[in-house]
Amino acid sequence: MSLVAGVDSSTQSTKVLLVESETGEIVDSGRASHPDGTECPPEAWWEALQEAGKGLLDRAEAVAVAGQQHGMVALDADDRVVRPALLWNDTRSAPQAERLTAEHGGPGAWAADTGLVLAASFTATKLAWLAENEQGNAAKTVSVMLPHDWLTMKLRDVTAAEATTDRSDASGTGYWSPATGDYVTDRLVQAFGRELALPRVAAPNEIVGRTPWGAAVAPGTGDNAGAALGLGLGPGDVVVSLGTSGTVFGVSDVPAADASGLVAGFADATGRYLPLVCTLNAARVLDTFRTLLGVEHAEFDALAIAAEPGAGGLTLLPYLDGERTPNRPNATGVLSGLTTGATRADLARAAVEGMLSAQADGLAALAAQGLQAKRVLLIGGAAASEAVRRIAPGVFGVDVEVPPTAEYVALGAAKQAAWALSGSQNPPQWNTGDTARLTGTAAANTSFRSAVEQYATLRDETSSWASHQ
Ligand SMILES: Nc1ncnc2c1ncn2[C@@H]1O[C@H](COP(=O)(O)OP(=O)(O)O)[C@@H](O)[C@H]1O
Ligand SMILES: O=C(CO)[C@@H](O)[C@H](O)COP(=O)(O)O
Repeated sequence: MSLVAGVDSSTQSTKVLLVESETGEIVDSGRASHPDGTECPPEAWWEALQEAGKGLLDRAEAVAVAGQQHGMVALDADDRVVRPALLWNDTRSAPQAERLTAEHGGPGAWAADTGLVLAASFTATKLAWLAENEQGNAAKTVSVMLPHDWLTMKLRDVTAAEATTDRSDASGTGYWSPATGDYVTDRLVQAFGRELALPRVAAPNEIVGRTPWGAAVAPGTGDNAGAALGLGLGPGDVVVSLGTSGTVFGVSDVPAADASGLVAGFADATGRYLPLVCTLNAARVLDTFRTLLGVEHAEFDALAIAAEPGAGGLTLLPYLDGERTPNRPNATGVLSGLTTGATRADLARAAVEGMLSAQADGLAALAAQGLQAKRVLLIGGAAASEAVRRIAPGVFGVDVEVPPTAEYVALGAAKQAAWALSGSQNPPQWNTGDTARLTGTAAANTSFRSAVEQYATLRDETSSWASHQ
């Protein structure tokens, strides 16, 4: 029996799974937290990986790292980190996103060249921010890579000159084209002012090197592509993942280039494509309201379930940390319809309905790009919430399936490691178990309509607010 390890270095924590490579059976697991904030010294991820992987990594014949996308890891000539990495949810580069879009061809041209319309999340805008705001650090920078690239380089104990990335994470930079499979150097130079050394884009099932203890290292991938691989998505499958980010995505045979910017045209981890909608606000919306109400997860869920659909007229626009889809980097949350009759249960319900309504917008945006969900798979930390499970089918207007609780990003990374080890043309087919089907009945849809309509009205009314530009 050979064992492989999959790592998910996500926003809030590192998770490691040790998996049997033939069957996908999870043998052991570990976890360690990351510091809070929208910038992070990469060394903190490395420490978390070592802590979470203790007693696991050294038992694996192959390992792969999936990571939070887009983060800017800038390195100097000695491969030292120049500054803490700016993460995907750091919105300080919003002015640079706007400027680069306006000065270099507009949204349609960026979408055609890179699959993306620039927003503050993407690496190119962070490089532009660095060049404009930290000239000393920018002058020292000779190479740039993404969180999973840097961790993969550390696992192999090699230099930046030998570093690798994969198609999926390269597709989140704003200077790589999913359509051609090449870096778009002009876009990098427009963002940073000069060229930088970039990691080589490895094939999906390549062995890119070895750890010092001899395990094969696969290229790794972006966390959402990792989840898609872990779940083994088929046609018509759309995932709603509720972690720090809310992501809505499916696998496609053709690249997306959405000039509206709602759908990011990413690549996946198998050689195909991963059209994806990402919100900055998901699980932490519930965390915030749970803390305000002074309750733990189970009590919060009970409150939200006890309230009627529509939360007694309370509506939450959940853009607490600014928003990326729609592109409102400076927005804040808006609670509307507050009266003296409002209850704690209404407040909990409004938080769940608002957070899920933002994901329903993502389902509509994907459908507009031709990816109509035949079934929705709910994963991520907040998919454990009973309230989310009960309310999601009504808000989404479709049946929702919940796969057995598991770390699907780390499982996808493990599957990639097993694939690289096997030398096969296709990834292994692992059975992830039966999904639980949550039904959105017609009756539920009728009673949920007011919540969905209230949300759409609030979203549209606030779009002209100066504070939401
Ligand atoms: N039972 C639950 N109900 C609601 N949210 C939960 C529950 N369990 C965990 N979470 C939330 O899930 C989030 C972590 O999810 P995860 O997918 O690991 O995030 P990330 O990938 O962004 O690090 C945290 O915000 C946590 O509070
Ligand atoms: O920016 C995106 C996708 O474009 C995010 O999905 C990040 O990849 C972070 O993921 P989580 O840590 O929230 O899972």
